[in-house]
Amino acid sequence: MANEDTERTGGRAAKLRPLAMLVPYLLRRKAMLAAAGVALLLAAGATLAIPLAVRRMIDHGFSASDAATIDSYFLALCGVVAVLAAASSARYYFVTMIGERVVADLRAEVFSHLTRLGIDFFDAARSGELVSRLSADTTQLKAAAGSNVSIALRNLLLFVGAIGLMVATSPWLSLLVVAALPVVVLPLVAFGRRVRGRARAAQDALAEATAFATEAIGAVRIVKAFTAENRVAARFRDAAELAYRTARSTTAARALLTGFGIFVVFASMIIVLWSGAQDVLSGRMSPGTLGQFLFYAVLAAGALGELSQVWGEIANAAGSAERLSEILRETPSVRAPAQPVALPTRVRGAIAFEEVSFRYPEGERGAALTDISFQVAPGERVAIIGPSGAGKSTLFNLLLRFYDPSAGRVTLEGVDLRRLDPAALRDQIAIVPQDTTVFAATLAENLRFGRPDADDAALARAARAAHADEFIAGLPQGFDTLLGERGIALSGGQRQRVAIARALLREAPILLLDEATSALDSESEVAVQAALDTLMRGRTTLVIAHRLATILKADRILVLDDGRLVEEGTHETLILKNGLYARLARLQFRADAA
Ligand SMILES: Nc1ncnc2c1ncn2[C@@H]1O[C@H](COP(=O)(O)OP(=O)(O)OP(=O)(O)O)[C@@H](O)[C@H]1O
Repeated sequence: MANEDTERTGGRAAKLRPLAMLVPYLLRRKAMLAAAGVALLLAAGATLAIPLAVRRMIDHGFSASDAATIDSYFLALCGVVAVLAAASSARYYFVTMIGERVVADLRAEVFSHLTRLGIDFFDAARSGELVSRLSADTTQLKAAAGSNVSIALRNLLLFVGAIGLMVATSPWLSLLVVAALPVVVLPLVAFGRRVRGRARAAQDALAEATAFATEAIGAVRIVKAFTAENRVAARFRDAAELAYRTARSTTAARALLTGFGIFVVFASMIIVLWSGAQDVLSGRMSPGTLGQFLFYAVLAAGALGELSQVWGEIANAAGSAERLSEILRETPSVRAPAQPVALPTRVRGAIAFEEVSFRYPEGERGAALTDISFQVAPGERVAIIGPSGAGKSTLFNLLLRFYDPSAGRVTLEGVDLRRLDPAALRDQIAIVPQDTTVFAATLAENLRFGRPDADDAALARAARAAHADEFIAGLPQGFDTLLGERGIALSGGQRQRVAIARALLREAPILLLDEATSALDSESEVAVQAALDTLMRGRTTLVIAHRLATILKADRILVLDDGRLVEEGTHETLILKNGLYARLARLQFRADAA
């Protein structure tokens, strides 16, 4: 509704307003812009000069007695055409390059902005949609910033110039043309609106389907395991079908309109030509003037036609610009303060939660944490246990400052995390997640993820300490073996040891460990446990524990239930207490203890 309103109140300019986001990018390329502008003006000027030369040729050239006059006219025409060709080629080059340049800058900037946004942004966004914005919307803009804007400008110049010169050539014939204009233009405009509305709906459906397809491809194992291929394919097919049906009806309408347009344009041309012919016959106009007028009329009509074609594209690009601006307008929810408190290069690792309550921004349920207070001394090893959804991972999220607490504060060395630069804070932390992400890169690159400057010796040390050296030696190219989607898939135990080596390499004083729940074979299990022991040594460690062995080695156990800290102590004291821990221990760790 709002959309229609802006259209009705002459909102064309308003609709294009999102394209203003391109201005700063364009202004960075002033030299290219100037070159494109000069080429554009030269090409338009040369095009408009051609009919003048044609008229002179008809009126004087053919009747001139000496061949030299004819030659000079033809020579001048050749000169004009040469300028036109050179200017058009320069225009094409500069305008296209501006488009490419702007889009390369924009893509890089949008992605780098995305990486700086808070976790809460990604909680709410769909990754498929973000990827589509990054590729499809920027491509759409490339066409707009480059060729389409140039086509529009060129045709606008040509249209205005040709109309002006038509009036100068023959006001009376121009009046006839102007009278015919509404008959041609009005149906086009009315129709264009309807087509755009429908095309937009189809595009949205397709974008939705693409996001869905991206998810389905990413989760292809789940799709197959649940034999959902047909359902997934059918959903995508429906969206594609909708896009097709929309395209069919708009194409049919467009085809009809093309016929209508051609008829009206040529009919009015014929009327103008007939009227002009009368004038020539009665001697009121020279044949050359009529020729010149017709030439301008054809130029003006052609320019109008092209303008109406690129209009849709430019409007689409405005939509893309709007979507990209939305991303660029997002501000990171977690930011460094203006004057962050400086941390020592290596903190001791004293952590405290002080009456912390937290609720996820996107959380449907109530608080994820309620009034949590505890302290961790430097070098202490603390196990966190509790039922699923108790808030264990949330503790890590707050400690990494992915979110800020809704109430209370989290401190490192007594300093509120909000007073630290988040990057400086995270530099002090190594994390071993439950399920490691292995990127499509070499093993060495994967290990260096947290410390790109680590040398080969450090890499080998970390691999050895993580008990990964043996399986690495068995890989076809050792550390240079390609992993991930395009390379070798690692087993669960191998992935865990890669995660541990990656964390070791980071040499951070604080370790956050989310113990894997999946069972490993006993050989891998022994290797992983030994690697973890090495990793935890000398570090302040918080571990979300699932194994009795890990819990027994902890200095202290925190028991969470429904976002509250319900028990705290060692294994023995908590068993004696016979509360939630004792119950969980009986249920969860029976197999371990056996
Ligand atoms: N990104 C999020 N957005 C909204 N709610 C969330 C988010 N992450 C977790 N929650 C909710 O917060 C609560 C605590 O979740 P958390 O992941 O901390 O539990 P957990 O103890 O680590 O569970 P598990 O052992 O199953 O991993 C849950 O109710 C969960 O649904």
